[in-house]
Amino acid sequence: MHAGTTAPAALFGCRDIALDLGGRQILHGIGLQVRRGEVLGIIGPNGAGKTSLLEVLSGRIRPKHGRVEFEGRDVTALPLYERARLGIGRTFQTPVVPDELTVGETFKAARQACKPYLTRFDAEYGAEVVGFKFAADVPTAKLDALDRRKLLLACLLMRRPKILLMDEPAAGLINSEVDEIDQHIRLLSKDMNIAVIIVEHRIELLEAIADRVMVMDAGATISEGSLAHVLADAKVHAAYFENVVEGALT
Ligand SMILES: Nc1ncnc2c1ncn2[C@@H]1O[C@H](COP(=O)(O)OP(=O)(O)OP(=O)(O)O)[C@@H](O)[C@H]1O
Repeated sequence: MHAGTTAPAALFGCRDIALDLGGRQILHGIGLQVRRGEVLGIIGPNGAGKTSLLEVLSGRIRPKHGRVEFEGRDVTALPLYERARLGIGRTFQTPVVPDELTVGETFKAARQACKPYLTRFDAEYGAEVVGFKFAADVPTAKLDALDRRKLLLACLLMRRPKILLMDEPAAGLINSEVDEIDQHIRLLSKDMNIAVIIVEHRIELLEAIADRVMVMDAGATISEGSLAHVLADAKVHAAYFENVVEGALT
């Protein structure tokens, strides 16, 4: 960076997030920030609170304490659908598409979930970005796991999100399919300048796409930095009990 220039402002982030679920404290003072086009990976052992954090960031759950900020604005009190309208998109670990619909009906439902309704051109745009090529009359029940993920991503992209919160986008996919997801995330972040927060267990995927990685354990952040930095961190090894197997932290 040249002298006198400042780092680009964060697009999205949270401060001091605390969350209780079922009478138990699940998140303890979590803070993070992402800039446009940046990919932040979140890893941590099972039950660390990664999905719960995405629920708070997307607006599905209100935290007990703390703030979620988007473009400098406090959005903590906004529900999921209002955050989606602002440009905060969320994908889920399991790609649930309505099996009784066709591809065309799914796109139509997604278009009509927006106000004002999005157009066919918006749907075509979303499909084009992720290379989703099925005809409108194909039943979604016929799609495999990768194409379901692509369909849901296309439905999100038609809203032109500025940030995507992705929960294990490679879950249930084989290696060649993971490579395709990797390419899509690169395109979305580096070419389209969309910020991405991705919860992911597969180290090889994070190695390919993450600019920074944050490690959670027992509801707190225990390490942060480059992937190499966090993998060398003794606190991270202790959290996983040295349980690093074949490129996947479990
Ligand atoms: N609705 C709920 N009520 C009570 N406890 C919950 C609820 N949802 C999650 N938890 C608990 O919160 C903790 C964090 O769960 P969470 O799913 O966020 O972790 P995670 O890091 O995403 O785990 P995984 O890698 O297994 O998906 C766990 O101990 C879980 O049992």
